[in-house]
This record gives sequence, C-alpha cells and structure tokens, in this order.
Amino acid sequence: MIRELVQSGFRLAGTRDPKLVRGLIWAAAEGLFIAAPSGLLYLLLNGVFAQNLRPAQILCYGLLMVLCAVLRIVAGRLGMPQVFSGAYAMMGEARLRIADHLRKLPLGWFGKQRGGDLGARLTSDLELVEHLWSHFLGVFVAGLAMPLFLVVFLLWVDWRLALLLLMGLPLALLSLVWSQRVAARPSTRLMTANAAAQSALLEYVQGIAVIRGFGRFGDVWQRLEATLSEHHRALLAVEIKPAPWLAAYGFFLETGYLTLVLTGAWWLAEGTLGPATLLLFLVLALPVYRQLFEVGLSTMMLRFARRALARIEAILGETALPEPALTKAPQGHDIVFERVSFAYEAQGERAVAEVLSPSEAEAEAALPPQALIDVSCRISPQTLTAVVGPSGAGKSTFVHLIARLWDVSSGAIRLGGLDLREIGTDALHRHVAMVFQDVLLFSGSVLDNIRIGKPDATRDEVIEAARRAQAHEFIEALPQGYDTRVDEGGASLSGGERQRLSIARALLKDAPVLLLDEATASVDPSAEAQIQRAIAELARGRTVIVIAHRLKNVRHADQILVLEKGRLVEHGTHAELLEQGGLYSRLWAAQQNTPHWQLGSIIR
Ligand SMILES: Nc1ncnc2c1ncn2[C@@H]1O[C@H](COP(=O)(O)OP(=O)(O)OP(=O)(O)O)[C@@H](O)[C@H]1O
Repeated sequence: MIRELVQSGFRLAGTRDPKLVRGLIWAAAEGLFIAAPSGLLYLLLNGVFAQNLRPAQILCYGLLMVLCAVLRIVAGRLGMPQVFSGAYAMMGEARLRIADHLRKLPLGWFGKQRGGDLGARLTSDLELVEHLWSHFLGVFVAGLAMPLFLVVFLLWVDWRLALLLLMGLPLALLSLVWSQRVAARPSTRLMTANAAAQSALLEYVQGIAVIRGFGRFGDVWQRLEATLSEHHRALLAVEIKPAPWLAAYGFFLETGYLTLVLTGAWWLAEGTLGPATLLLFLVLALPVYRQLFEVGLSTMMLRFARRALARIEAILGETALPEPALTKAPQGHDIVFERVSFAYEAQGERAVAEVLSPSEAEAEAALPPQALIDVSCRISPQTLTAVVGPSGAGKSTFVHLIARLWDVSSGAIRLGGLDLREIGTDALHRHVAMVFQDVLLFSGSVLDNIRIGKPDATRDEVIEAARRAQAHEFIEALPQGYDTRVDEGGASLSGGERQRLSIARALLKDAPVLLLDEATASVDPSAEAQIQRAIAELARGRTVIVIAHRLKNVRHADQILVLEKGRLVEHGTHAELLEQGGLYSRLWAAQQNTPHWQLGSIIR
C-alpha cells in the first residue's frame, strides 16, 4: 500500500523529489537506531547472568547506547527537514500541474462538478495528501522500521521464541485487512458527506443575500442541518465500524505473549534456553506489539490518503480540450462559422441527429437541447459584428465558441482560415481578447488587475487603457488610485466599474479580435455612451464581435447576426434587416417604444 501511495504521489507531482527519498531513508535509519540498543541490552544481560561483566564493559555499553540515542536524534534531524522540503516541493508541483490541467479543461466540465466536491478535492483532499507526505510518511517509515529490525534481531537470537512472539500475527493481519474492508464503505460515505457539507456551506454563504431577500432561512437551514448531521454520522461510522476489528488486531497480535512466557519458562527449566534470552524477549515483546499496533492503526489514515489521491488523480485524468501537436498561426482575422452546431451536454449525438434528421421528434425529445444549430456565417476582418436575439437564443454560446471555451459539437469555426482546433488554445488567446458578463477581478491592486491584459505593460500604458475604457476617473477617485487593492471577485467595486476595468484589460491586451459580451449591460447611460465611443474606436483595425441587448447601440455595426433558438435567422446591416421586416425589425420597433428595454427581459 505504501509503495503504491508513494508512486501515485510521484505521479501526481510529475516528479520524484530526491530529498523526499533521502528523508525516508533517514527515517528508516532512525528506526534502526531506536532498535539498536536492544542488541546492547542483550550483551549486557548475557554478561549479568554469566557474572563476568566488567565495569569498563558496562561503561562501554552505556556509551554505545548513548551513541545510538544521539544517532537517532541526528537521523531524525537530518531526515525530517528533507521529508518536509521534498513533500512541500512535490505538493507545490502537484498543485501547479492540477491548476494547469484545469486551465485546459472545457468549461462544461466545471458546470458538471458540484462546487463543494471540486473544492473538497482541491483543498481537503490535497491537504490530506500533503499531510501524509510531510508529517505521516517519515514517522510511519521510522515506526515500521523499528519493529522490523527488532524482529529480525530476535529471529537471529532465538528463532523459536521469535516465532512464538509472532504466532498471532497471521490472525492479526487478517483482522486488520478485514477492518480496512469494513471501513471502506464508511470512508467513501465520509468523503461524499464531506463534499456535500462543503457544497452546502458554500451555497449557504454565497446565497445569503437571496436567502435573506426571500426570507427562506427555514428551508435552507434545514437542508444545511441535514447535510451536516449526515457528515457527523459519517464521521462516527468511520470510527465505530472498524473499531471491533482493530481491537481484534491488537488482541491477536499479543496472543503469542502468553505462549512465549510459558514456553520460555519451560525451556529455561529444561536448560535449553538462557535466562538472558528469555528476559530480552520479555522486555522487547511489548514495545514490538505496541509499535505494530500503531502501524496497523495508521494504515487507516493511508486508506483515506489513497482515496484522496485517487480523487485528485481523477482530475488529471479528465480529457483536456485537444491541442494540436504543432500550432499554426492564423493568416488574417476573418472568422467563419461552417455549419456549427453545439449542445452543452452529449454534444456529438445531438448535433448529428439534428443535422441528419431534424424532423425526428423522438430523437429530439431524447437529446438535450442545442444551443446552436447549423450556424454558418462569415465575419470579415476589421469589422464590427453585433449578435442579437432574445434571451437564450445562443448569443453567449456563439461568442464563447470563438474563444474556444468549448469545442463545437459539429461543423467548424475558422480564424484566418484555420480551424480553431489547429491553432491551439494558448495561441488563440493571444489573438482574442474577451470582455464577458461576469467580470472577475483578482485580489491585488487595480493596476495589477488591468495589467493581466499585458503583464509587462508600464504604468502609463495601464492608465492610457483605463482612460480609453472611461475608467480613469473613478480609479483616480479611489483611496489609493491605481494602487487601491480590490477584493477577490471585485466585490468592492460596482458592476459598471468592474466592467470598465475589464474593458481596460482587453484594450491593453490589444488583440486583433475582441469579444464583448454585454459589455455595457451594467453601466449607467452616460458611461454607456462613452463606452460605445471607446468600442467604436476599438473596432477600427480590429475584428469585434459584440453581444448587444440595446439595439440602438449596434445600429452602425457592419453586420448584425440575429439568433433565435440557436439558429441564425437573419443577418445584414441595420437598414437591410429593417427592410426585411423580420424578427430584428419587430425587436427594433418594440425597443423604440420602451427606451430602456432589454431584449432578454421581455422575450423569455
Ligand atoms: N453552461 C451551460 N450549460 C448548459 N446549458 C447552457 C449553458 N449555458 C447556456 N446554456 C443554454 O444554452 C442556450 C443558449 O444560451 P446562451 O447563454 O448562449 O443564450 P443567450 O442568447 O446569450 O442568452 P442571454 O441573452 O439570456 O444571456 C440556453 O438554452 C441556455 O439555457
């Protein structure tokens, strides 16, 4: 089990830290130095019973025992720091590998995870494994080495007595294995309950405003209480279920002791056993049993760690968005959708059924709804394209697919003549900047947050980008201006302010393709007008795709794509679309009658 754990730990970290291996060797040496005085004790006892012990010998044995104690301390002092530094370095590597892998997973994967479960894997599971490596493994190896060395020594002194000492071991091991089996189910239950408890607490804290707003403390509290009491029961089950078998392990382990005492006394009386040997066995038997019992108990912890490792390894086993072996550079920045279909779930099946037999009602019912259906269009380079349509029409999906947050279910999206899948995610993200609805700001200064768009940007460049995003004024009004720290998630800034910071980021990145998802949804009308001007300026020399809820903002767009229920139903300029008299002209007419009308809020 230990070997398997160590190997999977190395796999997780993707490296085999020599410090850790050296530290474990020192831990084994520590076990040896704990066991070594027993040999001296044996010599001492032999001398005592033979009555030929000289004071110089006693002094020598005493000094050697002190030396063993010193060496034991030295081994511990040398080994532990190596174990710590190796373990922390490896876990650091493991965390980076996981973070890097998460970055490459399709966003759909995150949607399928329960927040608490993923959170538990990334926090408590990783902590458990880290604790195993840093604090447990060294102690375990030293603790196991000590009885092993003693048993080998005792076998050498008198194999018959040593076998008697260990006669209960087979039954003890059986009980230990059984206790592990009995604990398997409760420990799975505990891990599930742990994740559920984390989820419930997270949901509770995140939803506290809604809960208060709707006065639903009762229901939510009851759910939380139920989850936490299941967690409590699961914790108890993990302790209680294997307890009798662990007690049996301890009992069987020590069954040899009585036989050892009686048989030893018999052999002593017969004269086939020396008193020193018997006394040595009687003295050492109990520490050996105690240590083996401790090691047995700690295998429970190993079981947990193994499960935690498996859960973490499962993340690394998730298939990342396929990356091309050789990334190619797009020639130009026109974007072409070729019969693109996309469904968030079971993407492939649904897309095929839809394209091949769209009229089959049964297939329709069985498959999850598609967010985009057979969409074909061309977005010319250096133009402004607006994507409009009712709520749920697929506008965000359309834009997210260009950023390759997901891969299309069927068809292809080309940038500069290349399928996005041939460009590679990192290369693609150098060409594309995004301003999405949910603006996430990281903890750090305002300056750092804008600089994410271009890590080597100078302060002046950052300020220039903020000016163009109409963010300079409000940043200057903050207590420390550009050096003001924002909380994680940007909770200390208003929605409009967060969006302007996000626009500044995108401006700084200066990518040739810019994706704007409701970029002006949460800013006041005066700021909105300014941002519209900034976007118009940005559009010059760039390919801009903007999702707009207010049609008046995009009437000057070079092209307007109108989506309805995942299909591209109309496209053209504002004038052309009005002339067609279709969905767009109806939406336009409706917006004229209600000045602050939002498409999504009415057509739902
Ligand atoms: N992560 C997701 N998982 C599953 N289904 C999703 C997901 N995101 C969107 N959908 C579904 O895909 C369809 C298109 O959603 P999308 O967000 O693209 O529409 P939209 O036009 O941008 O809507 P809105 O204007 O309300 O933001 C909807 O039916 C929506 O419920």
